Amino acid sequence: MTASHPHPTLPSLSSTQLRAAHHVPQPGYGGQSEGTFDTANPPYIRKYLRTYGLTPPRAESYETQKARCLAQLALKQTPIEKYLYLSTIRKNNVHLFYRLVTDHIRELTPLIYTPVVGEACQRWSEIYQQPEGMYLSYEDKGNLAAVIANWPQPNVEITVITDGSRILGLGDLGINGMGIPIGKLSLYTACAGIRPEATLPLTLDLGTSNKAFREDPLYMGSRRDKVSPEEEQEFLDELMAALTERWPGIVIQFEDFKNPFPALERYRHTYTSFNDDIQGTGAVILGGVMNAVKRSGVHPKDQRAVFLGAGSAGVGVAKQIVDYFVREGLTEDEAKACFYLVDSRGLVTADRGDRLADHKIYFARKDNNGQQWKTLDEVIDHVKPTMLIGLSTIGGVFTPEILKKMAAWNEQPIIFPLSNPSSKSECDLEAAIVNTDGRALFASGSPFMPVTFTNSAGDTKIYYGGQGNNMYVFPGIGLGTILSKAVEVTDSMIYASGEALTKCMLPEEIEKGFLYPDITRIREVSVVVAREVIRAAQAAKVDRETAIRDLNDNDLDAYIRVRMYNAHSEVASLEREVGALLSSIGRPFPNGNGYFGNADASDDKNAKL
Ligand SMILES: NC(=O)C1=CN([C@@H]2O[C@H](COP(=O)(O)OP(=O)(O)OC[C@H]3O[C@@H](n4cnc5c(N)ncnc54)[C@H](O)[C@@H]3O)[C@@H](O)[C@H]2O)C=CC1
Ligand SMILES: CC(=O)C(=O)O
Ligand SMILES: [Mg+2]
Repeated sequence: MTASHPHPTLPSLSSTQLRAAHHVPQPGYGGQSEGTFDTANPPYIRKYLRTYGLTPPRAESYETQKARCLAQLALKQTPIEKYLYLSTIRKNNVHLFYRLVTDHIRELTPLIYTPVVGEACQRWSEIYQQPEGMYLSYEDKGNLAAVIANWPQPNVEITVITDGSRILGLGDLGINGMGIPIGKLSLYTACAGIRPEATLPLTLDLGTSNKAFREDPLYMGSRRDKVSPEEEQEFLDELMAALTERWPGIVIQFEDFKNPFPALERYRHTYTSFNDDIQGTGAVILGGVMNAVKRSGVHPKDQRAVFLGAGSAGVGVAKQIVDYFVREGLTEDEAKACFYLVDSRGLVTADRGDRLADHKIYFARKDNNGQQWKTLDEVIDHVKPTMLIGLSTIGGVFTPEILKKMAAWNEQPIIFPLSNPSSKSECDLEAAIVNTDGRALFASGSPFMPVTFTNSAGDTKIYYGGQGNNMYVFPGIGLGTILSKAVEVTDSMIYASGEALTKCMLPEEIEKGFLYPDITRIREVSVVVAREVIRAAQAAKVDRETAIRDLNDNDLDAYIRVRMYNAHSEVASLEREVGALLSSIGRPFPNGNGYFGNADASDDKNAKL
């Protein structure tokens, strides 16, 4: 007899495995196949999952799978081909994808995240192959809960939402921005062990100001111009309520909105939400700047920071560093006075003559005696900064001349070109090193290859740039928020996430001049970030997970680690679970002919087929 379903009285499997067992097609993202078609599954698992015969016969080791994938990846000619290949693995064999990404984080992150995700977004409607994530349109307003009900995964813990209106430094890409939520959530899983099926990439189709896309027959979003801010707010009000109703406790991350300040203020105390570009970037650069300031030997009171770019990221970062300077003993006014923000019209001053956006007012200078500085060159000659931060979307704007001046004024100038993707970086690592005689303390938003350089004293060294990218903190912020069940993400939790990075540095990393921990240690870093975020949530009394309040740090770290998804243990845990289940009904393994027939208990688990 061949049962068509697992016996109804079987002990229950996890929802993931039950879905796999029932072979439900999942039009969702990541974890869609949930290991169902993993070529590492031994025959008895395949029979249990009813996928026996649907994949090539041999049950492979991970090493074999990896060798094939890396060989195929190497054959792909362009970054986009590599991006698409990896997306297909994520879709068809999610655990294998995360095994590869965690093992090769340095090599694969640039392909699934910045810089390649930038090109993927620019060409999303052209290269589209498969559903991964959810799209909600303005036309769905009034019915968002019903559309959200279509998402097949029952236990979503975190979502990343974009409206596509400012994707990296590439402008308004409309629904093509979907690559960003998918990429960010892949890092949530790879770097912080949020289960793939607990993530929801969400892109809002609220129109686009991108005329070329609106006229492109292949563009897959609505053809309307971007809705008004008021219309967007009404839409978001409904969305936030609908998401939280379906998944109470869900953490909501806003990403790459053109003007995200109103939504952050509106929702931050009502929903468990944060803005990655303002807060995540603020925190990650806080960590790098703390390390850089320490290394420069220049006390915060003597720092002068010029920021090119006074948008979400620029203002978010500057505010975090003000907090740091205040903790170092400066008054808030003294700390604020260290910052010179420059936007497309020049130095932001209170009397510049244009109406300043609300978020710029805090940093508008009042000590300019009516004088205005229009260009970056003018501003830096006026300020003679110790620190030059780029969040402007203007590639190459930190010219060799500017870098040389920074080197002339400072023993160790802090140079952080943070715009993404690489083409928008205000300078690259090589320019920063060559033009400062190797003295720059450098971090960039997208990664650069190390540079070998011989300085004027004749010393040859390999220089490593730090990656000042919010990917170092948002995974840990999300994980800490989920595990503490925080009702809101407080400023103190954000600050703690950035400060945590300074606690993660190893002596050998400091010795090599790193400003951030080695990226290959990102999962360990995320444990520390999550722990500090949880501690801050507890101190702020916004946590609801009372059971972990009394744990010491070691026990809390262990608590975090054990809850992190680890792709490497998924196949083994599925084997254990199915094996135990079959043993419990006296059928250790299904027989060779079918699924749960008259199994011979002596069948070898790799039974002849
Ligand atoms: N490294 C990281 O982790 C992150 C990097 N970013 C990058 O930062 C950049 C900016 O992002 P947002 O602040 O969210 O964008 P935004 O649109 O809010 O701000 C851009 C700012 O740059 C200024 N700007 C534009 N053209 C300029 C010019 N020619 N000269 C001087 N200033 C100019 C604008 O006036 C505005 O103040 C993007 O490239 C983004 O990829 C953003 C978040 C995180
Ligand atoms: C890294 C990031 O969030 C951005 O460039 O927008
Ligand atoms: Mg962003």
